[in-house]
Amino acid sequence: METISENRCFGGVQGVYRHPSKATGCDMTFGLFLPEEAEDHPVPVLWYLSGLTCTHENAMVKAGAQAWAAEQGIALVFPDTSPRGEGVADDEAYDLGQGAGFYVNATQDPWAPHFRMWDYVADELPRLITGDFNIDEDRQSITGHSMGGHGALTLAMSLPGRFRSVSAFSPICHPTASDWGRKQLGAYLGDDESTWAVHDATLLMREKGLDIPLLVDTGSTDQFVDLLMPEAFAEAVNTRRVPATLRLQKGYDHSYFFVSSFIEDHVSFHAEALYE
Ligand SMILES: N[C@@H](CCC(=O)N[C@@H](CS)C(=O)NCC(=O)O)C(=O)O
Repeated sequence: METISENRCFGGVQGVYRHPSKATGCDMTFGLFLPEEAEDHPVPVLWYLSGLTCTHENAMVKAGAQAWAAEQGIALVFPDTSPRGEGVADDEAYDLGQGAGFYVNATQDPWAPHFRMWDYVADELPRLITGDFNIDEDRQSITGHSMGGHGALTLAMSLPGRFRSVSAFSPICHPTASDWGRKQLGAYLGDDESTWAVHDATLLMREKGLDIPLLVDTGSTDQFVDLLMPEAFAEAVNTRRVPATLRLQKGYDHSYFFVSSFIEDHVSFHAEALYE
C-alpha cells in the first residue's frame, strides 16, 4: 500500500492511500481519518460512501466530518466510488461508469472485469483497513450520500451483524423504479430485473426489515428528490414497523452544504451505537 498523503487533522491524521485491488483489478485510492486515540488502541470506524461523480476526496474535504469524528474517537473511511484508469471501461454520461459504480458487482460487458464495488467495500477494503490500521473490526457503522446512501442502506441490510448503525444523506432509495438506478442496474447487471432487487433499499426493507438504528436525512427541496424516492422507503419502513428516524430537512438541496449541515448529527448518532 502506498501513502499518498498524511495530514494532521483535529489531533488525528487524515491519510490518503492507494493499493492494488483484487476486487476491482486496478489501483484504488481511499481516504482514512484516524483520531488521536488510534495511537493507543483500536477505534471504531464509520464508513462514508460517496455519490455520483465523486472520488474518495469529495466527502473528505467537504463534509466536515473529521471534527466530530475526532471528538468521538471514531475513524472515518472514504472509499472511491468506482474503479478507475485507462484500462477501465467508462461512459460519457456522469452517471454511468467511472465515478458511478453503484456499489454492485457488474456481470455485463464492458463493466464486468473491474466494476466490482460491492466486493470492494463489503470485503476487500474492510479487511485491509482493519488489518493495516488500528481499527476495531467489531465496531463498524456506515453512512453515505445519494448513490452512497443507496450503498450504505443496501450493505447494512444485506450484511446483518456487520454494522452497529446505518444512516444516509439524500439516499437513492428505490433504484429499481428510478432513472438513478434502472439505467445503471441494467448496464451492470443486465436485463433480468430479478438480479436488481438485492440492490434496492426499499425492496430490501419490504422483504427483510432492519434491526440496527437507522437515520435518513433528505432535503425537502433537493433538486433530485423525484429520483431519490424517500417516500417509497418511508412507506416500507412504516409497513415493517422498523424503528427509524426519517427526516425531510426544510429548504435543503442535494449538495455538500446539506451534508455538512447535518454531519454532526449523523456522527453523534453512530457514536451512540458504536459505544453502546
Ligand atoms: N453532476 C450531476 C449531479 C451529480 C451530483 O450531484 N453528485 C453529487 C452526488 S449524487 C455530489 O456529491 N457531487 C460532488 C460534489 O458535490 O462534490 C448533475 O448536475 O446532474
